[in-house]
Amino acid sequence: MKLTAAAGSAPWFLLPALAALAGLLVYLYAPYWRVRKLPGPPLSPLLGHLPLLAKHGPDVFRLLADQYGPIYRFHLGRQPLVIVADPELCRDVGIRKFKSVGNRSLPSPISCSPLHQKGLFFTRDWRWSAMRNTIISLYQPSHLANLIPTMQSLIEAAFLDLETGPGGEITFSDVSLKLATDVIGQAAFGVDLGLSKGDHRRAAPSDDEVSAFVKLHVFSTTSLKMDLSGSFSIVLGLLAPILQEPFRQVLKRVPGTADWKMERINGELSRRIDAIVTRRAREGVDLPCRDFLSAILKARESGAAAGEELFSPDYVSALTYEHLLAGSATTSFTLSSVLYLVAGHPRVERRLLEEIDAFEPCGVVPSADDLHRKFPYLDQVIKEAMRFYTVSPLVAREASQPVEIGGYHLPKGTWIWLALGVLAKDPKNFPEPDEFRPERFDPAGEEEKHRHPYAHIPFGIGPRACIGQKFSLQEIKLSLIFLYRRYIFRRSPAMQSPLALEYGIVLSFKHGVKLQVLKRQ
Ligand code: HEM
Repeated sequence: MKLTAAAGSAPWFLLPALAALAGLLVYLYAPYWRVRKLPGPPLSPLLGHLPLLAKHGPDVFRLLADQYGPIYRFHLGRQPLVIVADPELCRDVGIRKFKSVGNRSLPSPISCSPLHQKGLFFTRDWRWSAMRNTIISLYQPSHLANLIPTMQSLIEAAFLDLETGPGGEITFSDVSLKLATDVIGQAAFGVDLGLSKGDHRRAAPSDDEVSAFVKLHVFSTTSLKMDLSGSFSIVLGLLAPILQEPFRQVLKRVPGTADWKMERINGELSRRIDAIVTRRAREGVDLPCRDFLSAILKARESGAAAGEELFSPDYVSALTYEHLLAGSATTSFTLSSVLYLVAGHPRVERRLLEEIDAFEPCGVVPSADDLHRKFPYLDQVIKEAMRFYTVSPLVAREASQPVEIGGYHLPKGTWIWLALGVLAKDPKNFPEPDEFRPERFDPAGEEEKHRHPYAHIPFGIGPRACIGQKFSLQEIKLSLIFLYRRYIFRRSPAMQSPLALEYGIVLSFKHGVKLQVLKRQ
């Protein structure tokens, strides 16, 4: 009798729980109803395909493209996300339909960091175009050519006497990160960080200050994970964006949590950058603008009200800091990949050395024109290394109005990510994609002639493409010419093969790139 009563009452007892579960599922999956017509892996409970992303990193998009084709949906928390893995569709998103897909999606790691949000990368609509139009002049060829002596002197300081450890080895990725940070420190802030070599060249600030600043920067950058290893509020934000901010507000007050740590570090970083910006604003701006910060401060002064509104102090700090963020890890990763790949391919190394040796004697620094015209094979090597290891494997955009891509109608608010890393390994455009073969970029070769013009886009595409492309290529070429005039490199036996990669906001080498350094006669 009792049993019957209990069994009879069970459904009533469970009803509210079932209703709550149904509500939760509807809340989580309703946004997907609008992109249901796209192919894609089956919807999966709660975390969606995030565990897959955590396990495979951006390779997961290659596996899924093989299965579902050039455009498919991916289940990232509550956010409808569409992956585009085809050059023609990338042209659609990046160029033809730019007006509808011109903004970036804001991944939840960034949405809790104003310092990262207010740079050019994540600003939107009119503010983005006004900012970009103002600062683009700094990336014109004439300005970049003026930076050659500065870049060259920092390169010399970093690479002239490469200090090696036991067995003549260095962790080159560390050395190149210091160099790239120094170059940006000088070009963006006009500050000599002096990380590459001793402190004799550094004017200000003190050793401890600089290394503390860079440690903060590295922590802040590497905490912006795209997988499940970020803070609790970040993971929650993927599931229920509405809850991310309230939870972050609570957790940032709880010592020991990742949110607490990030809040402190980002606050400290902002304070230090604000201090540099305030000092420079007080000093006044002289012409010609020697660095990025003076150019923005100048635009603020001359642009009267509009300039002041556009470049309020928080935006100036974010824009300046963004250079350090966008320009250091990417450039250093590319330099390290070239050295690593060339070290494993003696034929490529021979051809490269021949080209570099045929240029003027060792002491002659190449001009901007030399860099542009006299090193065609070096260009091919860099392109191929950037294809082989695509440092920015995903470009994140968002539909600001309904848009049709690849025959599918995507509603406003859909995230649309261009999978550059997938394009780079597509055998249709790059036969035998896992072979390192710089000649595939020879302009006279058949492969280059038949390739889709947007198959290789490591710097992105369209009006929103990387603003620092020429800046970083200039630094990379100067560095490689300097290095190969003096050294050759061999892979350290202590290094794993293939290299393990880590996926933060860009790719990095999990255990660094270790090389043996051999001096050339
Ligand atoms: C090898 C080096 C680099 C690579 C591979 C790289 C790659 C990229 C990519 C893929 C994007 C997104 C483009 C798109 O949405 O279509 C981007 C944007 C950007 N990059 Fe780079 N980048 C590099 C170096 C630099 C440097 C040195 C700087 C600064 C000095 C820089 C500053 C920026 C900025 C500010 C944006 C945002 C542009 C906008 O939204 O208007 N990057 N970069």
